[in-house]
Amino acid sequence: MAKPISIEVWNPSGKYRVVSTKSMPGTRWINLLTAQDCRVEICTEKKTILSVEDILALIGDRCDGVIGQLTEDWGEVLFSALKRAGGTAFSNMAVGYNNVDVSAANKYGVAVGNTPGVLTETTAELAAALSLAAARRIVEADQFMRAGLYDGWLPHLFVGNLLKGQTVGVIGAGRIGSAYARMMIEGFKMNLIYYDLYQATRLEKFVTAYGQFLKANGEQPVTWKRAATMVDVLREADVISLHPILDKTTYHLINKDSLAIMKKEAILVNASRGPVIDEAALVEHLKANPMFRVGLDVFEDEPFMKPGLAEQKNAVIVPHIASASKWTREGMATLAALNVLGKIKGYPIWSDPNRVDVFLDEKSPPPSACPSIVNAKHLGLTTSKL
Ligand SMILES: NC(=O)c1ccc[n+]([C@@H]2O[C@H](COP(=O)([O-])OP(=O)(O)OC[C@H]3O[C@@H](n4cnc5c(N)ncnc54)[C@H](O)[C@@H]3O)[C@@H](O)[C@H]2O)c1
Ligand SMILES: O=C(O)[C@H](O)CO
Repeated sequence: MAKPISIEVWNPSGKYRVVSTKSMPGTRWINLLTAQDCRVEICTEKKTILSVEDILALIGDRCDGVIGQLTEDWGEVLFSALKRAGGTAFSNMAVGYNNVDVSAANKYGVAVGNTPGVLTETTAELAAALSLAAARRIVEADQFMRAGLYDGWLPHLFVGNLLKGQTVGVIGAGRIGSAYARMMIEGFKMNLIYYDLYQATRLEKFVTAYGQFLKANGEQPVTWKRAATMVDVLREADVISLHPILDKTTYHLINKDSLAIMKKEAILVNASRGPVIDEAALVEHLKANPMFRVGLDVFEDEPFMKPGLAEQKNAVIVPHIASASKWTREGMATLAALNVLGKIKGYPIWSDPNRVDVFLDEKSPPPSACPSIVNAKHLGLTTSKL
């Protein structure tokens, strides 16, 4: 018999059983669920990544909805179990949902929620931080200081790259890619080249207006270019940041061949998903090109790194923390809970997942709607008129 899973229960007499596979920041998400007659069960197991078997045990015989995490494998097995338990709602506490087999969810009529918008600026800020850390060799220099190696200023000590006037390349100029681009352009007066399947019109307008502002003030205007192919970005940019979704088209988008096209002293940042880069090829490239630098928040086989990566001084590496600000993580928990609650209650789907601020205002009750359900159309769910 499977070992029982430890849980913490809120509002035991609640009519609807909602399970969260992890404890999540803040209490607003719990309060919103319990106020609407939900019994909330939070998994308190110590292990970081729950297996499918663990989650099956959590779902049990009766479960209305589950809030899950990007580390979990949500496919046929879990969605069929959720359906058998009477469940109709699942939400990732993440905007990315490459860990979810949406067609399996569709097959069992389960709504799949995600948490867009609330993490856009936070994630872009971390990508900007990685860009700066890599450009100015901050981690290497920090380690040098702590090792007691600093014995006086030297003209060649930790010389890095100046960003001003250089070109920032963004691959995937959606919410986060565009926010990152704005930070780098406005903050460091970089020129932009981007590649996306769609035109980033608002971003283009912003760069045009900012360029005009700089010109009017006697400064060199910034420029933008939408690349026809990703190769143009790889060839022209000094700093390249990856922000696409992970799917078949973006798996190993950066590989041995694409790395070879990039400038020898370029900086590559990834705060999207690990498999967008062929990490083994990246390790070889870092070894062969000591002036090439990377800033990585995500890894191909998380939580592991490919052999050799940890030894590379030209890599700045952090453990998937791009959305880790208190406000953002509490907001992600709120959006995930409201996705599940809304589906259970039969609320409509919020009309614009890019405008979710109204759900995050702690001073007023959230709208009676699901903030973001990615398979709403497939399930024929009604959209809110608000
Ligand atoms: N590291 C983290 O903690 C963290 C935090 C938030 C999001 N993310 C990742 O970032 C991703 C993007 O989030 P978002 O909110 O900006 O999503 P988004 O949907 O607004 O942006 C994704 C963009 O990628 C583009 N795209 C898709 N396929 C492409 C391709 N083949 N080539 C180029 N562009 C392509 C899309 O057109 C879109 O503009 C998420 O899916 C998630 O995986 C990571
Ligand atoms: O997709 C996401 O939301 C991140 O990876 C975690 O914030």
